[in-house]
Amino acid sequence: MTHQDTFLITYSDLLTVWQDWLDTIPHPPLDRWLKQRAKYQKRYHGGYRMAIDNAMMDAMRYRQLADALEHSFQDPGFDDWVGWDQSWSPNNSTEAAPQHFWHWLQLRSEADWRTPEVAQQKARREHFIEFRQRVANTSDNALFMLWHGLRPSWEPALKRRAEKSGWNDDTLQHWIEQQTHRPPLWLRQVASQTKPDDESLERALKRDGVIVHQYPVTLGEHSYTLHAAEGGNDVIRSDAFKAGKVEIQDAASQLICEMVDVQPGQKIWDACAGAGGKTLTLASALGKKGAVIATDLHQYKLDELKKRAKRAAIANIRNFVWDGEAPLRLPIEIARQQGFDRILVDAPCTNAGTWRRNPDARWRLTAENTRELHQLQFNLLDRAAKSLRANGRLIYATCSWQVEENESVCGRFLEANPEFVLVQQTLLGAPLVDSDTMFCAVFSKA
Ligand SMILES: C[S@@+](CC[C@H](N)C(=O)[O-])C[C@H]1O[C@@H](n2cnc3c(N)ncnc32)[C@H](O)[C@@H]1O
Repeated sequence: MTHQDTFLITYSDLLTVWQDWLDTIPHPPLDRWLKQRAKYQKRYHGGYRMAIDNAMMDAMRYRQLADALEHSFQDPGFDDWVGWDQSWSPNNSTEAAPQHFWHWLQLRSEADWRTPEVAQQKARREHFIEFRQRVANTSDNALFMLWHGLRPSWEPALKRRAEKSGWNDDTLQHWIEQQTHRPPLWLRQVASQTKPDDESLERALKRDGVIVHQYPVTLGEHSYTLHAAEGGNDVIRSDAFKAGKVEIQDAASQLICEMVDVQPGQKIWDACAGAGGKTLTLASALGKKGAVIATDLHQYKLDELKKRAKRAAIANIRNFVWDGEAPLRLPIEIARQQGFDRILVDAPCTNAGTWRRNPDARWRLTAENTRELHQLQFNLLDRAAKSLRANGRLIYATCSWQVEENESVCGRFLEANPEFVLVQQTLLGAPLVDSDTMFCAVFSKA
C-alpha cells in the first residue's frame, strides 16, 4: 500500500506546494526545500506530509513526460522527441495547463490524488494507454527515456556510458527503469573506537521497529555485506542512530570507501570531505591508529562533520578548509613521511548518479555545467595528487555516471602525471545494486 492510498491529497494542496516550489528562485534542492517547508507548514505532517513529498518527487520525475503527453494528445502522430526536447525547458514549459499536468502525472504515477475531472477525460485516458503501449513496443531509446523521466537528448551520453561499462541493451534499459523510483535506505554500522560492538545492526534497530536486510555485494575479488532498512523512515528516530551506532550511507558510497583500502596506522586525506559521510567511514576503518585529514571548500560542512564525528565517538579526524586553488601545505607529521598514504578526491559533480533520490537534479544537468565541472574535477585531482607519498594510493570518485566527469578526467590526469598508474576504474551501485550510481578510480604512484 502506498502513502497515496492512505492519505488522499487534495488538488489544492498539490497546486499550492508545486507553485510554491516553482516560485522559489533559484530552485533549491527539492528534498531540502520540502524538509524546511514542513517546519513551518505544520498542517503537512506525518503520513500526509510524506504523501505530499512523494507527489512532489513524482511531479519532478515526470514533469517533462506530462508535457509530452499533452503535446502528443494535441498532435497524435508526433514522434520527434529529440527535436521536441531541444526546445523544451523545465523553466518555461507552456505545454500542459495545471489540471492536465496533474492528470497526466496521476496516470503515470498511478496515484490516488483527489484531482478534479478534466475535459475529454476519457479520450485522455485512452491516449495515455496508447502512449504506454507505444513505449512497450518501441526500440526507440528516446521515447523509452522520456517515459521514464529522462530527457531524450541525453541518449548519446548514456550510450557512451553503456559502451564504457560494457552494458548490453537490457542493462541500459534496467538502469533507465531504475530512475523512476527511490532506492532503499542503505545503512552502515559504525565501529566504535572506544567500545567493542556488542550487537548486530539488525538486532539494534529491530528494537525500534526497523527491519534491516542484508545484501551480499561482490567488488572485484572482494565480497561485502551491505545493509538496507525496510521502509526506512524510523531509522533517524531509533536509539541506535541517536547513539551513533548507525549511519545512513548509500551502498555505492560505502563501496567507494572499500576501494580506498584503508590500513591501520595510515595517514589519509579526504580532500572534498563535505559533511564527512566518507570521512567517518575511513576514520572508523583506521581503528585507533592513524588519522584522517578532512578538508573542504566550505567551513559549514566541516562543522557538520565535527558534530557527526562527536556523535560517533570518532577522535582521529582533523579538519580545515582547502579551496583546491593550489596544492595543500602538508601538516608537519605528513611532510615527515613525505605525503599521505591515501588520498580520496570525492569531487563535486553534476550528481547525475543521484537522480533516484533527487529527481530535481536531472533538470539542472547541462553540457556547459558538465564542462565546467570536468575542469574543476581535473584541477582538484591534479593538485591533490601532489600530496601523495611514493607507493600511496589516490582515489577519485564522483556520484555521476557521465563519462566526461569520470573516465575523461582520469585519462587527462594520467597524461599530465606519468608517475601515476591506473589500478582500477569502475562504476559502482546501480544498475548492479539497487542504489545511486557512482564512479571510482584508483591510481598508484611509483
Ligand atoms: C561530492 S561532495 C563530497 C561528499 C562527501 N565526501 C561525503 O561523502 O559526504 C563534493 C565536495 O567538494 C566540495 N568542493 C567544491 N568545490 C571545491 C573546491 N574548489 N575545493 C575543495 N572542495 C570543493 C564541496 O563543498 C562538496 O562538499
